[in-house]
Amino acid sequence: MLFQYYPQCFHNYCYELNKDLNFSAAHFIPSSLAGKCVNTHGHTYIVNITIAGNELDRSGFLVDFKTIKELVHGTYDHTLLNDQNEFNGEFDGDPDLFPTTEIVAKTIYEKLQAYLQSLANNPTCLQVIVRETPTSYVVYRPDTNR
Ligand SMILES: Nc1nc2c(c(=O)[nH]1)N=C([C@H](O)[C@H](O)COP(=O)(O)OP(=O)(O)OP(=O)(O)O)CN2
Ligand SMILES: [Zn+2]
Repeated sequence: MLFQYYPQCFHNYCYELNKDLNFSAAHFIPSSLAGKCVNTHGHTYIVNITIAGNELDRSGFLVDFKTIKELVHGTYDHTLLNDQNEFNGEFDGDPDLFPTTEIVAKTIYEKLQAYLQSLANNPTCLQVIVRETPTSYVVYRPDTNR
């Protein structure tokens, strides 16, 4: 896959899994400060997900790569992100609901982490990287200081 740059997460888990995936989606930023991004336009989002843990499941998986893809690509591919509940911010409303690269990365993290917490082998998501354009990407890591 293009654009393989992976900032490392330092941790003490035995296993670290990385999944690359992409999805095509449209969005607009509903803010008077967003310049041309206020207009609907599209991207091929390129995503890298890092998951870690100490125990494997009965398949010998930390988590099934296919499930990770289904949760992200299956939700967002060929959609208008602003139509999703998690991004349906009002114009100049709550910026935490705008489909910026930052909020897309955080939302993917939250979606994956909710799924991982349902698994008996207890994997955890350490990092989500979302690349929106060839020159722009965001790394999201959960705040472990809280
Ligand atoms: N911090 C953020 N800044 C911007 C975001 C964002 O999500 N977070 N989004 C946009 C636009 O949606 C746009 O799609 C991407 O902008 P940009 O990287 O500026 O795109 P260009 O191709 O024009 O950038 P070049 O530097 O010319 O390659 C804007 N800002
Ligand atoms: Zn954009």
